[in-house]
Amino acid sequence: MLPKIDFTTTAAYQYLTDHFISMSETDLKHLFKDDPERFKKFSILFEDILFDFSKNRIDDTTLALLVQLAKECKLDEAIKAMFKGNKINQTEGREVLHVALRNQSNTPILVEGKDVMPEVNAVLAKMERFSNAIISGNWKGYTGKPITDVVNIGIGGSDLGPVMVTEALKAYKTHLNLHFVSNIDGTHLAEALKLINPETTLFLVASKTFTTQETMTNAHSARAWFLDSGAQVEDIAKHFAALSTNAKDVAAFGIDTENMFEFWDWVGGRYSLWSAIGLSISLGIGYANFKQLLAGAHAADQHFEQTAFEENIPVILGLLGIWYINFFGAETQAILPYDQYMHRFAAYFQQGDMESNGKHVDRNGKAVDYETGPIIWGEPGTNGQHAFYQLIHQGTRLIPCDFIAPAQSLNPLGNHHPILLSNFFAQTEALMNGKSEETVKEELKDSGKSEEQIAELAPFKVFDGNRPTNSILLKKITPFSLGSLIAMYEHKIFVQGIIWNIYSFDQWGVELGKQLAQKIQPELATDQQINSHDSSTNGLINQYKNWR
Ligand SMILES: O=P(O)(O)OC[C@H]1O[C@](O)(CO)[C@@H](O)[C@@H]1O
Repeated sequence: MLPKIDFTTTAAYQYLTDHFISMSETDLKHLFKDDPERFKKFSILFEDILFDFSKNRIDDTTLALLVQLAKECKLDEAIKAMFKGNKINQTEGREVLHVALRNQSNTPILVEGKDVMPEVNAVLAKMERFSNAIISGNWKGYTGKPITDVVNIGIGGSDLGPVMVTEALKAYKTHLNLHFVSNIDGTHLAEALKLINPETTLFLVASKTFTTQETMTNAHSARAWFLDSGAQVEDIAKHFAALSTNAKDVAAFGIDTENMFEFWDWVGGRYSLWSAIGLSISLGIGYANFKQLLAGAHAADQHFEQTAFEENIPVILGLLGIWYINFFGAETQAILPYDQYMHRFAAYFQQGDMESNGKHVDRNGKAVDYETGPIIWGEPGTNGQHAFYQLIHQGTRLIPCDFIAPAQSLNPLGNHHPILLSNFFAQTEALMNGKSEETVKEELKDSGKSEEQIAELAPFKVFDGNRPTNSILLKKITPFSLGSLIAMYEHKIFVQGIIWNIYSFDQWGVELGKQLAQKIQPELATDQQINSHDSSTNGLINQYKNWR
């Protein structure tokens, strides 16, 4: 059971409300001028990750009050409840134990009195054996050729994590070519099939439930394509594996349960890349690197579980979000990795964060009267700079941004990396300091503009600044450091969910659209005009029927 506290009724919330009035007037530039120790005070070094949160609109009092808020909301109790294996996903009656999947200390974690670690370790050992057999070429396809291509068929949490990680760690790639098919749009599978040879391809059907319409439709089409190419039903065993919790439906699909990699109900889909769902990662970067990813996440888990809130990176990340969302009224959070390999990082946490905390009913079953989960978005730097940074710098909205960059490039090409990083450093400085009217006018004068032109142009060139950012500087993107970073963002989501008094581990909001699609699907089977919906939906369906 999780505590059920309305955070807006806490003493800390009331203090923060008063404190916000003075802080909303305070300029970050001045906070830095007034306190030479600010960077030292508001930054944390964890392993090879430097988390600098000094460019936020906070002072000592803000941090102390936010920590008090976390304490009043009993965050410590909630963290213990998760790590202990309590059923904190109450609306689904499940434990939340992705931390067990990467529990490299191997300390027992009990689910209903039974230690889950032996099962976790057994699946990991099976993944290791399988990965080694495929990568080494010992595993042969039905015509005796080694596997060259792996197609992961899954969606949501059974796709986004493996895609993001295998892209982020592409520099550690094995010889296997990875393909990911998620969308029900036939184009996705059709394009993947153009690139592969059935004799040398392994399909991973990745689905926790093994009932998801998109995944099962894609998997059946892939199976039909495989059999159409001349393979026999008995050859499926060499070319299809399943990553699932549902052994019965895996067998019914025709996949040998020997080729099934199991995980459990206590692994949420969007937290499952650490489980058997990570098999494509293990194949794509090798099992030893996959293990490093788990080790990095475990180190972050220990940091989260054991560190005082004032020094706890996920806790501070979460509290800063609360500060901006519930006091400053920020609606979105940008995640901006200055690393091309991390180009799917923001997309991954769109599901991670928005499916977890996009909730409007609290743990008492009552509608909340405060904002919850932010809209997560972002693209890699410097592409974003040439697209949407205009709005971050000079728009009317406050957009807290996380800037992420590795100090060492995995492709040290000429002077590319120093240029990239100079942009990384410059952006947070620019967002904080802005550019005053006075400076703008001086610059215009120096460029030879007339007094009239200066007066006309100046307002457009002023930057207010005072825009908050976090900087996360990693020594290098390694499986270990990436594992830590992902786990920290996962725990940040947890922290916010606890404070907002919502359930972060269910996702009822995705059901309604699925149900309606099931109803509409048979209506599309005939050419008959439809009038069972509202006039808009009827009109769209009927026009579709006219045009198809
Ligand atoms: O792994 P499954 O069961 O196919 O589910 C895929 C995805 O569908 C959802 O249940 C809802 O879209 C996600 O939470 C999940 O990651």
